[in-house]
Amino acid sequence: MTSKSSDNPSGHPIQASESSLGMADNDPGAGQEASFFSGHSLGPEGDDGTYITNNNGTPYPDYAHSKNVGGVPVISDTLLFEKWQTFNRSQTLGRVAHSAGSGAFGHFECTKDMSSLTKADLYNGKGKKTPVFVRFSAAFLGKESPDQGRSPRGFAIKHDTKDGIYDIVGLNWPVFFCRDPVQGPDVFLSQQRNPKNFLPDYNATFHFLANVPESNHAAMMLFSNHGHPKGWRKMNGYGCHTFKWVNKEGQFVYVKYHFICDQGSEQFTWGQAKGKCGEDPDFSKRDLWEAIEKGEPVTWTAKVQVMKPEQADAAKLGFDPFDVTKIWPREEFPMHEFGKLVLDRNPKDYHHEVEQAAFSPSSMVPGIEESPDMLLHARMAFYRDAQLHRLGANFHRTQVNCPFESRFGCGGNTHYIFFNSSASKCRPDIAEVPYQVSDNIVSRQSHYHTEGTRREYDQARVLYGRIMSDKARTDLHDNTAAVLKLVTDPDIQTRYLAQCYCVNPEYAKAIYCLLPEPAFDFGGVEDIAEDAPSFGKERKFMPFGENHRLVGNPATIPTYQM
Ligand code: HEM
Repeated sequence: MTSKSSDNPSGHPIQASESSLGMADNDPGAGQEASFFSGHSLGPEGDDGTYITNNNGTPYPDYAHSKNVGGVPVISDTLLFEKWQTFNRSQTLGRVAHSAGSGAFGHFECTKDMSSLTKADLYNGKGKKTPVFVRFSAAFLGKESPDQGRSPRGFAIKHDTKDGIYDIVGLNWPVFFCRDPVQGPDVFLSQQRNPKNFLPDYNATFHFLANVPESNHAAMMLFSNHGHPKGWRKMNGYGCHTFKWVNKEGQFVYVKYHFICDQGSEQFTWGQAKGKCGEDPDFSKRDLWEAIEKGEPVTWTAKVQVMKPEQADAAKLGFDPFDVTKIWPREEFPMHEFGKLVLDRNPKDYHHEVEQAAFSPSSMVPGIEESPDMLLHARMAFYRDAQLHRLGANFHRTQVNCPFESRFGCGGNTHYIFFNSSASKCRPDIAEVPYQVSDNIVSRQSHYHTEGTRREYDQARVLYGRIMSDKARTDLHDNTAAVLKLVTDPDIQTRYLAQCYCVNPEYAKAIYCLLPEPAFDFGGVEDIAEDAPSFGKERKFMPFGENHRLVGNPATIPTYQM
């Protein structure tokens, strides 16, 4: 703590971006920084020197001697206690996923007015700039682990808009490993350390992939060189889920976000990535930090794919447009450029600005809403739960998370919302737009059109056969075999290869041939491949009827009283 105003560090970190954009007018954070004995206090009158204080601003008498009685420390030495307690608690709990990461500040510029599609203020008006904080991360590894290891990368953007915080919490590739929320934790648990011996558990990794057919699209990305991009700066970002953009008339379209890296998308080979893990375990973090310190441009071009609700028919498309394990083909749903994401300022304090940042898919603003995607709905609820545990109930008041324009609460009491007071009104223009889903039965029935069929693998098949180069395919085979050989259970190996076989028999065969002394014949893979689309699925919950698909049509009956 400092008691000298000239020494007081600046306030809200995102606000600095606003100032640079000429937009700042309101600092909710007031800039307190718990600096832990490094502050200064005004000295005796006329003395302009700086003095060490405790966190309370009280001058500190001595920094080398604890209060003691005959050499035994006493409980009344509050300075000693405070110093140790601050040290002991100086780290909050880490994220249980995506814990290794770093980030930077900047802005999002709308380069094309999108108001015909969405009323979201940040996308209304060409040239409009919105301050952002972006955090990049490695999903599966621990906070201190090398950031070049194989893992999906997080790409999370916090926009501080006029209508509150808007978070896009995405990845460096467009699909995820599961679509049903109940399997969400298993994705992470199967790729993190085994609590029994604290070692990576490859049996669990491949057991999951072998028994969740829809995971194989993302698995192919994981084992391709996109599993180790050349740092945060050289990767694209994707929103992954399907979202709704709603305009002022209450009409909506479905969208998918793409942030295309202007530095060029580049990846390490697995050999190079392993080398970096030893040589410079913080390569991705350092690369971003240094580029920004040098003033190099670090930018992404924002593009969006748009689907009209009447196009969102799984039976016609051949895939569910609300299934996060699937992409939308670009030929049918072209990309529309609409913005530029610019990073130009490094954080001043890693703990406060990066570690305590709390992103959530539920942080949406008027004009942007959820689609009928089960996993998105679950993420909207559970990220806040994780953060309440990790950061405590007041995490939204931390500077990096605090919205400038928050107007909740009443009479300055931000915990109490009095709904019938003239001091706190609700805006009439922001109720979510109603939409109709396929049926009104609550059950465990799957609504994924491709489930249990070979269509599950269509997109992975195209990726493998048409999009990947020969070199990318060879790297994929080598990378996969290098890990699959560590699996000790041949049944898991066989079932995983059966998944690959459904994508393309050559894919499975190439990996099989790279396994040293496999304990099974390739014929065993062929034998079970027929059933692979249903692995891990309980028959009674699988879709069978016309209604068993995700539908997100505009409502056909009046919903709100006008
Ligand atoms: C289905 C299962 C998923 C589970 C159980 C899960 C769980 C979590 C949890 C617990 C966190 C830490 C939250 C915090 O403490 O702040 C997290 C962070 C994150 N998740 Fe997920 N997640 C899932 C799916 C996804 C998907 C589909 C995406 C991308 C589309 C994603 C992207 C991210 C990112 C980027 C972060 C890091 C945000 C940051 O930088 O702070 N996750 N996830």
